[in-house]
Amino acid sequence: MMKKIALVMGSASDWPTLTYAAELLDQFNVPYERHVISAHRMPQQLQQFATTAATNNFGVIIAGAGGAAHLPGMLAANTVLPVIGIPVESHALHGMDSLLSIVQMPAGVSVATMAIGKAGAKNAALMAIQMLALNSEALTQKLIAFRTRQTEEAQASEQQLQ
Ligand SMILES: Nc1c(C(=O)O)ncn1[C@@H]1O[C@H](COP(=O)(O)O)[C@@H](O)[C@H]1O
Repeated sequence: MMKKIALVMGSASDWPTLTYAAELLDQFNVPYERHVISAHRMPQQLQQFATTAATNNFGVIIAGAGGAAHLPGMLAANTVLPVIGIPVESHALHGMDSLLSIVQMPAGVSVATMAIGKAGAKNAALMAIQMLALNSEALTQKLIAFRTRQTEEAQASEQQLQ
């Protein structure tokens, strides 16, 4: 059975960003669950979720949070599943706070940090799919088809300018 992906966000207000990850997971038909779990506001639930994620058949955790974004790091601290962090674009500091608080992990606990906002959310999903594709030829073929389509669309847009 294919492993699930966890889409975890610090607040429901992160959903407009995380939805771009969900769209791609839908497109690739990869199973996922959405959860609002905040390291700050729900510390016990966070620990419970992360420590049981592997036995609950999750393969990868995608975590999006804004501001003082401790969520991805705290999830990673409580599991050895790969954690991919999405810095959500905050109002006050435009996501620089989110980015720096996710990316600067101390050595020993790893979070794969994506770009701020929409592009980061899309690439988080693609990276998670690439991880699952290591054990799935069908998923590998879908990734190759996705890249081919993307190239064709870029070429078509180039031709429209001529
Ligand atoms: N960074 C975190 C954490 C955490 O890291 O545990 N929990 C919530 N948040 C973030 O706070 C921002 C504002 O949240 P509200 O809109 O709920 O006030 C969100 O971007 C969320 O990810």
